[in-house]
Amino acid sequence: MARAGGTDPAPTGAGERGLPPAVVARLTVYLRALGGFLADGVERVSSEALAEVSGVSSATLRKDLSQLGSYGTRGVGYEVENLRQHLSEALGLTRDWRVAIVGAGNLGRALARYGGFGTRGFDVVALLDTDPQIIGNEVGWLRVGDAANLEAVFRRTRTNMAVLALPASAAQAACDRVVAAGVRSILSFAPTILQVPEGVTLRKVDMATELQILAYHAQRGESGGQSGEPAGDPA
Ligand SMILES: NC(=O)c1ccc[n+]([C@@H]2O[C@H](COP(=O)([O-])OP(=O)(O)OC[C@H]3O[C@@H](n4cnc5c(N)ncnc54)[C@H](O)[C@@H]3O)[C@@H](O)[C@H]2O)c1
Repeated sequence: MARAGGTDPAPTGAGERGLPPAVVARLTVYLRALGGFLADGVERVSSEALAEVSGVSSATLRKDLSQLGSYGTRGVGYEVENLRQHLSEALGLTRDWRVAIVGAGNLGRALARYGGFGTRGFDVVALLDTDPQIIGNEVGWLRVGDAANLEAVFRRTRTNMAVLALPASAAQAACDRVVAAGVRSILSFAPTILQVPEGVTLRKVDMATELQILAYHAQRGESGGQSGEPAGDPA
């Protein structure tokens, strides 16, 4: 049984062992920055310019990108579209991700209404709940389905990623059903530790913990670094 109680990402990306979590987090930042360059019609970018908009040092950027293979040319920089494609592949974003949200309360509904996932390659295909008052309601362009039919809905929608936005007390049972339905990538907002079998990646989002970390750095009067470039962790 793998256990996921914290916010530590599982290794992802190229290579047998995957990239270190901090590198994966920074790759997502580079990817967003490259999207900005492309939108501005920029075809080539220097490591300094890309590092600057990403909020990291150019040495860190070059080290990160070298882990994916060397794509920069000295004096010429990186081809924006090429690098963006390569990062997308390394991050698994060229796959078709079909996301179901389990729990259509305040959080689940807000997530389902958010339009930004689709543009990043994540289609929200289902929203499920157990409450008869909520089942059948329209949220954005989705209609809330009955969580009792989770397996059938996942099959029909070809769900391959699930978000748990339900109470802690219901989370493990729902997680088990999601796993039994064949989903291998789960993001949980439930404030509890969940068990998943080997081969399933579970990430937990815990805003309260993040706020506590911020408070810790604030009371020490220091910068805790940006997400993706943790202070004192150049990995
Ligand atoms: N991690 C974070 O940063 C963060 C932030 C906000 C909320 N949360 C957590 O996210 C969860 C959802 O928060 P909320 O404010 O939307 O709560 P909510 O009470 O508004 O919604 C929870 C929904 O889950 C449904 N539900 C219960 N059991 C279910 C099951 N087995 N299958 C499907 N649906 C089920 C309920 O009917 C309800 O509609 C809570 O556990 C909350 O503590 C986490």
